[in-house]
Amino acid sequence: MAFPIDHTFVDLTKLNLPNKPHLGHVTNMSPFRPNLLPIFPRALRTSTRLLSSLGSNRVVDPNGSVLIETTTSPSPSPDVTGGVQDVYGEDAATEDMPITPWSLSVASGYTLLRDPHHNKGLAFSQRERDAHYLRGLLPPTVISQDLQVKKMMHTLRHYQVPLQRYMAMMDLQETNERLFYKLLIDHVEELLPVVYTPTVGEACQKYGSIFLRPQGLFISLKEKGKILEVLRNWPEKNIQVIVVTDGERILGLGDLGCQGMGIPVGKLSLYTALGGVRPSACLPVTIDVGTNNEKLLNDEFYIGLRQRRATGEEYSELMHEFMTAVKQNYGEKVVIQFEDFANHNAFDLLAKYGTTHLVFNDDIQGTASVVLAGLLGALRFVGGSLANHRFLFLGAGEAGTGIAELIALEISKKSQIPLEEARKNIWLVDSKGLIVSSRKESIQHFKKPWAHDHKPIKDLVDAVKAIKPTVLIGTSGVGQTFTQDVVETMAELNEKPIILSLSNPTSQSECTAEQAYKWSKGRAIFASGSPFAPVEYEGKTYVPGQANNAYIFPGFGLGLIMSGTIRVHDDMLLAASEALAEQLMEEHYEKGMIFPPFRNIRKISARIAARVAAKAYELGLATRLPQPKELEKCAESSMYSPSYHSYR
Ligand SMILES: O=C([O-])CC(=O)C(=O)O
Ligand SMILES: [Mg+2]
Repeated sequence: MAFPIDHTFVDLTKLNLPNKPHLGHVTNMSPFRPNLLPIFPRALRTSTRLLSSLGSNRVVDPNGSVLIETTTSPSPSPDVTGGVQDVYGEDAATEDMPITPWSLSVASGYTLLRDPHHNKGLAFSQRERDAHYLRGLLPPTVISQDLQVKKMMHTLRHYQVPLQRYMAMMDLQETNERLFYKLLIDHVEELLPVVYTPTVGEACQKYGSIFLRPQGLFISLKEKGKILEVLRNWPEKNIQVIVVTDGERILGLGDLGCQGMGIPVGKLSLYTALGGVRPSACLPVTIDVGTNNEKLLNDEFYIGLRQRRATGEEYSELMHEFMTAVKQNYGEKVVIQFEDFANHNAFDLLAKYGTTHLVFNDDIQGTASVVLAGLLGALRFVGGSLANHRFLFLGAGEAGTGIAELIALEISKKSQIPLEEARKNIWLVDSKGLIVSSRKESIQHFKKPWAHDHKPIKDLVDAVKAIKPTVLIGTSGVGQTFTQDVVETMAELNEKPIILSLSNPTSQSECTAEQAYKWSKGRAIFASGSPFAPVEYEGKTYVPGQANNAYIFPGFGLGLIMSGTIRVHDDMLLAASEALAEQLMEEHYEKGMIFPPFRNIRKISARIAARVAAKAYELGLATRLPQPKELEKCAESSMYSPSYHSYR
C-alpha cells in the first residue's frame, strides 16, 4: 500500500475516480469544505473504506501521482455485513478493536462529548481524555459502561411518571447512543413499554410540549418538489430501513398529525435493539399533510402544518414524490415500512408500491404475522389445526383484515383448499355490525372478501352467540369493547377460549388481562397488543402474552436487508410466523403465554431473519449472492453491538 501522509484533504472533484464523486458517497465530509475528503494518516482505514465506496482502490492527483493506493479490491470486503459497507465500524464492537471516531470530521474535545454516536460520557479512559482533548471537560472519575447502565436504570426507576422515563430515554438517545441501546438491549422487557407502546402513544399526544430536539426527517407539503434535497440533508447516506407515517392513525389514538413522529423513531429504535440493524442505517420519516385533529390545530405548541389534511391528488403526489426520491437516493434495497396510516391510504399505498418498492405495512402485515405466530404456537400444545377453528374479529381495518387474510392463506396452503374456502371460517364485525353479504355493496374493498352469507347482526355479543368462534380477536382501536358478557359467552362456548385484545395503547385494549382471566374463570388464552402485568387469579399466576408486531418487524426487516431482497412476498410473512411460533416452549405456554418472552428477542429476531432470507432466496427475490450458508449465524453476526469502542 502507498499512503502519503502529508496530505490532509483531497479535492474529490479533481480526482481521477471511476465513479463521479458525490456527497452521498462520502460520510465524513467537512461541512465547510464539501468537496474535500479528509485523509488523515491515523484514519487510513476509514479513508480506504471511503475509497472503496467510491469504487476505487487508488486516489491519483491531477498530475497523475498516486496519493493513496490500497491492495484490497475496491468493493466488498469483510466489512460488508448486512448487505452494506460498515463505514462507522458499528458491527461487532470490541474494546480491543480501535477505531477512529468519525463524524463530519474527526471529532474531539467538546464536540466529541456532544456527538451522540461517539460520546461515552464518564466512560472515556484517562488515555482517551488526553488523546482527544477531553481533559477538564469531564469530572475525574472513569466508570464502565455497565456501571453507566446501572446508574441510568436507577435514575429511570425513580421516575414515577412514564413520560418522564420516555423523555430521559430520548435524551440519552440524543446524547449517548451506545448507552441508550445497551440499556434497551440489556433491559428490554422493562424498557420496551417506555420507548415504545404504550408510553410512545402519550408522547405523540404531547409531542409538541415535550419537544426538545428534532428526531427524524419531517417532510411536509412545504417540501413538495424538494424531497430529494430533503433526503440529502439527512446526515447518513447508507440507509437500509425507513419507517414512515403520515400520522393519521397513531396506534388507536387517531390523527396526531406531525406529532406521529414518535412512532417511526420508536419503531426504528426497536429495529436496532431487537433486530440489530445499525442506528445509522435507520431513517424515521413523518409526512405532514396537515391534521384533522382540531385540538392539535388549536394547540399553540403543535409542531406541524396548521391546516386540514390534504387528500386526493395532492396527497398522492407528495407520497409519490417521496417514494420516487427514496428509490433514487437509496436504491431498491431499502426497506420502507409504512406505519400508522389510516385504512384508506394504508391499503392503497401497499398495493400501489408493492410491485415497485421494498414496502412492508407493519399494521397490516406485521400484526398479521405476529398473531398467526401466536395461534400456531398455541396449537403446538393444544393440538388441532387452524382449519378446525372459527375466528371472529371486532374491527375490520388494517390489522383485522390483514390477520384474517394471513390466517386464510396459511389454512389454504396447509389444507390445500382454495383461499375463498379458507375464508369462510373467518368473520368480521365492524362499527355497523357483522359483515354479511347483504352489506357487500356498501363496504370498503378490503372488507368485501369477508362478507359471508348470514342475517345481519348488530352487537358483538350476538355475533359471538351466532358464529360461535373459538378465537375472538379485537382490532377495533376502541377500549373496553370485550365486555363481561362477551368474554363470558366465549367461555361458555369454549373450554379454552382464545381472546386477543390487540388495540393499542393500553387505554384502547378491548379488555384487560385481568378481565379476560376473571370473566373466563382462568380459562382464557389471552394476549394483548400493549403489555399487561401478570395476573393472580385463584392462586395461580397467569402471564399474558404481548401480541405486538415488535416480535416480527425487526427480524423480518433484518432478513430482507441481509439477503438484499427487493420485494416483500406473503410467503415471507408465513415464514416469519413459523419461525416465531417454533420458539414458544412448553414452559411459556403453561404460564399462559403464546409468544416466547421478549428477553430472548435478539435470538428470536435472528431466527426470523434467517427464515425470511431463506424464503427470499427460494423465491428468487434476494440479490446478495452467493447465499450465505448459515443464515441464522449470518444474521447474528451482522447485528449491531452497543459496546463502546476504544479510541486510538
Ligand atoms: O405500535 C404498536 O405497538 C403496534 C402497532 O403497530 C399499532 O398499534 O399501530
Ligand atoms: Mg402501527
